[in-house]
Amino acid sequence: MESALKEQRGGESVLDLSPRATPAGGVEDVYGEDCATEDQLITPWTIAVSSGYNLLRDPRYNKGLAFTERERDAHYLRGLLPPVISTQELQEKKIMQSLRQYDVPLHKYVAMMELEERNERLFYKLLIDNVEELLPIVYTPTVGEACQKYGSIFKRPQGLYISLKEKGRILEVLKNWPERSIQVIVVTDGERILGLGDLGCQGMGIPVGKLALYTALGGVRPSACLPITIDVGTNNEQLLKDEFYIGLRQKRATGQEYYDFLHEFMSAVKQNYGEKILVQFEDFANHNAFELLAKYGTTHLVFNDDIQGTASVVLAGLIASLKLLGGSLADHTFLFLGAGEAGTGIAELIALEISKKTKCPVEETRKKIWLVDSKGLIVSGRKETLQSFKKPWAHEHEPVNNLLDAVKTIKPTVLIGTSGVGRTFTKEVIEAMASTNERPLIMALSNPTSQAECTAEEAYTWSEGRAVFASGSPFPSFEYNGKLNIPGQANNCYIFPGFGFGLVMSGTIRVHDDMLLAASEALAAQVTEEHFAKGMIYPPFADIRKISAHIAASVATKAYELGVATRLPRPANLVKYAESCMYTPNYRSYR
Ligand SMILES: NC(=O)C1=CN([C@@H]2O[C@H](COP(=O)(O)OP(=O)(O)OC[C@H]3O[C@@H](n4cnc5c(N)ncnc54)[C@H](OP(=O)(O)O)[C@@H]3O)[C@@H](O)[C@H]2O)C=CC1
Ligand SMILES: CC(=O)C(=O)O
Ligand SMILES: [Mg+2]
Repeated sequence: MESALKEQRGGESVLDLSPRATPAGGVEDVYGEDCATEDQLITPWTIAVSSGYNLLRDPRYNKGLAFTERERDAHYLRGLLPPVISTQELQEKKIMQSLRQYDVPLHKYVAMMELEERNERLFYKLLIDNVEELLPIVYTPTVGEACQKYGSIFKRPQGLYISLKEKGRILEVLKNWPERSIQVIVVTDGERILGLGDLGCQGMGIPVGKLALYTALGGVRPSACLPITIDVGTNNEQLLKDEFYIGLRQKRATGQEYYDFLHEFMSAVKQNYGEKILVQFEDFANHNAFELLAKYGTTHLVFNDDIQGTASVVLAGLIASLKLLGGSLADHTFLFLGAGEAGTGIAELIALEISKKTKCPVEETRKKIWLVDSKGLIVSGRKETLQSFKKPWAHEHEPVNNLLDAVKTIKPTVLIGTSGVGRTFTKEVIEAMASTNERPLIMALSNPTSQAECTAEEAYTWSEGRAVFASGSPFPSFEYNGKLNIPGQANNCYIFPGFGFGLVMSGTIRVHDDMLLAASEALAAQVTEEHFAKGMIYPPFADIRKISAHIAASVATKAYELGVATRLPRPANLVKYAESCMYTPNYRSYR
């Protein structure tokens, strides 16, 4: 596969960009104008200069009141705008003021989506400059509520909907998307939306939100991002009965039908966008997620955010937390509540990191990591009936059927919640953690806030202020006995924007676990003494662009080392290169 992309010339890899026939037919110049034969279909693309009324309605180029006098003349805008000329900064101030007047987060979400549809650069400027305030709106927790109510709040379609109705025509559907130079696709089938379960087609809010972060946090151009929802039906009875439901009104396709459809999708994506398109799987149910990742990991540039991105962000927090907890990772014992994508993904990356550091085989390093699922502690006696991704964690132990008993028996130093079930870290559980650890590390990773295993306030109070705490959705700081504790947000959004940007900027064609480890180290390295003093194990989101540049550079460095980066020659300073490639939302001047 790689040899189709690269030729070895004098020991150097050289990109061969000449168009060629692809295995699935068609030509590599995906829209076909240049090299299609007469019997091949092409898309009749046109490029037009936007002006006047249309310019004001084109979110990519609209600047609203910030159009200058000269631009108003040159682009036929006279009279279409009131006379005042604004700056982008003043527009930003005005919109932030009006957003702050809404009490209901969902109203802020809708206002932000409307802004994105009206003025893309202003939307991203707001998000970048006010990231700590707006992240909980465009992302978890509010995006969860938005997905639940997507049918009612839905006005204009965002992203591409590919339903079973389009079976056999997915390539054609991809070509309907108005952008041609796509670099990142985030795709969901809506079956496990955060901890809210099957939301079917309404899961679209997740790829849309994740890609907004790809741009705001990671610097990928908005036009290079494509949100996709695969609609194979839903098993959510409430949605099936809802007159406003926007998806296919049928039970989910499963088995061969599902996998054939996904295969058509993955083949069409590669045929349309080539080898270097990044496909991020998001919020698939675990019975499909592991299989899809394993199947396409060797043929496509794919990344499962829930398995791999989550693992990388949690490992970063663990590496950083050693400053507060003491010891090395190998000295700690880990207990998870939840043994699905997030839980086993994190567990495997911790085991890999310890194995690399101690030169101990991964089969050995896994033994310090324990997981509890809905049936209790995963132990060898259950091995026969376990799903394959749980089997490596079935250690020798008596059966234990609840979390509290597991905490008392295993005596973990780190407790991680990835169950999707809220309030499962009870007072007794946190007290048990605090009774055996001077500084228990508690991570309540389930999203949105309603599904968090405990709140920051509970973790700090029940541990008498000794817990180091991080959660998937944000919690406010909490003062205990006069000491202010700042909870961390252990969310994969620290990782995926920089991670994906690193892959894209280096032209990487495959994801490798070593890149996840590199991303973790890069994130952990951004936590300073000043942060540790406040109990933080993640750096502030306000610095996220700088953080993403470092993550991107570390990922790209690893990709070059592994020989899977195709952008040559390798830039000498990858951090500077990352920063220089990032999208910035400031208005441009029009000729
Ligand atoms: N902070 C972050 O960045 C991220 C957070 N998450 C969150 O993690 C949660 C889980 O996601 P994911 O791993 O993909 O989901 P999965 O469905 O793959 O896994 C859920 C796991 O939790 C177990 N479980 C469910 N209910 C209970 C219970 N009452 N007691 C004990 N275990 C239980 C399930 O057990 P069984 O196998 O027996 O059914 C399963 O092992 C979600 O809320 C998601 O939002 C996910 C990714 C990133
Ligand atoms: C954060 C995320 O990816 C999830 O909760 O699924
Ligand atoms: Mg997710």
